Parts: sequence; C-alpha cells; structure tokens
Amino acid sequence: MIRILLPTNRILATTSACGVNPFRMTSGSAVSSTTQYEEAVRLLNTLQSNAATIKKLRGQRDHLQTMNLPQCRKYLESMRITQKELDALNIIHVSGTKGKGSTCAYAEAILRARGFKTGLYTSPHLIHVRERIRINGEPVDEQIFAEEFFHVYDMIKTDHSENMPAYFKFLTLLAFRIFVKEKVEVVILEVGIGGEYDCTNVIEHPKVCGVTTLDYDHISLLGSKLSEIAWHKAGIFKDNVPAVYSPTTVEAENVLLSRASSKNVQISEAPPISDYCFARSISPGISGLHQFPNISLALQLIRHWSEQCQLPILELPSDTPSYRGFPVPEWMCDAIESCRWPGRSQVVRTNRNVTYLLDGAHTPKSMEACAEWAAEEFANLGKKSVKKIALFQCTADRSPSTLINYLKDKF
Ligand SMILES: Nc1ncnc2c1ncn2[C@@H]1O[C@H](COP(=O)(O)OP(=O)(O)OP(=O)(O)O)[C@@H](O)[C@H]1O
Ligand SMILES: [Mg+2]
Ligand SMILES: [Mg+2]
Repeated sequence: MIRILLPTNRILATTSACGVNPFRMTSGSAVSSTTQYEEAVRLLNTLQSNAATIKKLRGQRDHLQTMNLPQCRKYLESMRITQKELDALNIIHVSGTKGKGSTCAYAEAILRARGFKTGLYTSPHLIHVRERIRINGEPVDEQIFAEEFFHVYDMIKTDHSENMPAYFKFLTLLAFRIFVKEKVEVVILEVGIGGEYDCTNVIEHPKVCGVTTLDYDHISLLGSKLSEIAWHKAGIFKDNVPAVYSPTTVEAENVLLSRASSKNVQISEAPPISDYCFARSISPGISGLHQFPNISLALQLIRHWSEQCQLPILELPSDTPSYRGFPVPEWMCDAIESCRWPGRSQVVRTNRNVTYLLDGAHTPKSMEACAEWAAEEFANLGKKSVKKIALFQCTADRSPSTLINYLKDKF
C-alpha cells in the first residue's frame, strides 16, 4: 500500500547528504507505509533499551527515579497533551508483579464486549512492538503507528533533542497520543516497573487502580521485601480513586492499606473466584488456576470503573459490599472465554506430534504457577510416554538457577 505522508511541523532527524531523510519527506512524496513503519521501529530501537535504563537506574536509583515523572510531564507538554485529555481516557491503571497483562486483557475483553471503544497498553511484546498498543483489542496498525511515531518523535525532539525519552517511556507517550487521537472510551493501562516512579503514573485521575499478585522481581530497584515492593506498586493510588488488590501477605497488605488510607482511597481485596455466581460454567481464555485471581481482580475493576463512570454495566444491588463477588452475566462469561493472551499458559499443537507449552513466568510465584499448569497440560496430553524438553531463558538480575528449580520435578 502506498500512502502520502501528512504534512507536519516535524524536524528531520536522520538526513541524507542533501539534508533530506528519504523515509520522512513531508510533501508530495509517496513512501510505502511498511517502509515508514520499519523506519519508525528502527528509530525506536535507537532509544535507550529497558535493560540499559534499569542498569542506569540501579546506579543512581533515587535521583533518576524521582526525575522520571517530572520529565514525562515535560514531554507531554511538548506533545501538547493535557491532563484533561488524559482524564477523558477513563483509565483503569494496573500495577503488580504478576498477572498485570492478563488482568488488563480480561478487563479489556469485557469492556469491548459491552461495546466500548477500548485502548490497551501492555508490556512486553512477543512478536512486534505494536502489540503493546491496542485499539479494540487489535494491535494498532502499521500506518497509524508510524505516523504517530514520527509526530511524537519530532515534537519531543524539538524541545528535548539532548534528552530523548528511553524506549519504554517513548512508547507510553506514543500510546497516550494514539489513545487521545483515536478517542477511545476507556484505557486499560499496565504499569512498566513498580508504580510510584513509573512513567505510566504521570496520569493524575484514573477511574480505578488495581494491584495484581505481588512477588519478587526487579528487587534492585524495588527492594527485596514484599512490603517494599508493595510500597512501589501502591504508588499508583490516587486521592479518592478506588483501588482493588489481589490477596497477598499480611506485611504487604498493611503497606497497601496504609498507603491507601493516606490518600483517601477506598480499597478492597478481590474475593476468591468462588464468591462470584457465573451465569454458566466457564473455561477462561487464558488457562491455569493462577488466572482466577486475575479474573476476579478484572471483574472488580470493571465494577468500580462502571460505578465511577456512572455506567450501569452490572446493575448490582447498591448494598453489594465492595469486597464480595457478584452475579456474572452470560455476556461477561463469553468475554472471559474469548480473551486471548498469547505466550501466557498457551498451548500450541503441531501436526508433527510436537506440542509447545509457552509461558512467560520469571518470578518464584509465577514459576510455581507455570509448573502446575504444565503438569496439568502434560496430563491432558493423555499419552503414556512423553519426551519433555524445557527451553528456559531469563534476563536482567534474575537468577536462572533458582527459577529453573521450580520446573525440575515436572520434567
Ligand atoms: N496471578 C498470578 N500468579 C502467579 N503467576 C501469574 C499470575 N498471573 C500470571 N502469572 C504468570 O506470569 C506470567 C506473565 O503473565 P502476565 O503477562 O499476565 O503478567 P505481567 O505482570 O504482565 O508480567 P510481565 O512482568 O511480563 O509484564 C504468566 O505467563 C504466568 O506464568
Ligand atoms: Mg514484570
Ligand atoms: Mg506485562
């Protein structure tokens, strides 16, 4: 497909000898949208990677972390995005160690099924970067991605040429731009790392916040105790905005509760899945028992979101306490079943007698959950003898020898 680039006020970044970037000529030149998309991804990859950011943060943790949000505000100003525009996105903000993406995916599937135009921002991606920014459940298309990428890149470059945002921060800003432009009715926003200092926390008025299962990850940044980790995750709580969390340890819970009370947050623990009354028995779209706390959290987020937006999605009796389950109608059961989140407890069968079990576990709790799920899937294969091969990779400051132990007795 050929498209003409819209004229913008952008400055050309990489230029040829005659001072013109052939990928980004603004008037009268035709460039294929794929080429333009590839150029956008190339440029994106020149921004500081997440791994490099984490390494840098570790060095000067306090200073750089506290600089993060003021910087993000400046970038938003350069992009001419106001808090009012962000408020209009009716954001559901989700932090936590494990299950953020799944919880967001369930919440998105439910709201989309109800007819809302949804925006979904998650990380990481599996195959291509556009998976991180979804409109109505679908990765934003190459053309929109490229167009908005250059728009944001150039607006920021004009004011901050010596201090361009790193990869994740850039994508967060790009997501905001796309969601505002697409006029989505709700955004489900996954935190990158922690919460307090995460660039997604630049938003001031989400409709509801969620904290998923807490566990040990990024401990050089967030601390090595669950209570310290909880402090960071609770950093997304905002004055008078309700919050829900998945069950955790008493120490971590106390931190969540005290941070909530200091911000007048009405907070509740998501109930066990058995507390809900489903219209029929369901087989959730993301498998594994560990997904049930994520589903419960998503249901509570929807409930609070609809109350905050005064949209009667659930029509619950007004005296239903916020820590209890509720009747889950048929259409919601359908949405929970239709939800897809590839690479997390995903089974891929081939016609060559090979079955792949794919999962993204990389913390103690999630490795445990992954091992349980894998054992169940091995049993489902219904074969007497199965040759099992584990391919395991882990990055950053995680300990492969500790994590692989969880899989040992299953292989
Ligand atoms: N509630 C949970 N408890 C324990 N492990 C979980 C839970 N939910 C998901 N997991 C595990 O975590 C992995 C990643 O799931 P998901 O993408 O939902 O989480 P995330 O918090 O977004 O993770 P990431 O750190 O990769 O962004 C899954 O593949 C699964 O192994
Ligand atoms: Mg993570
Ligand atoms: Mg994630």
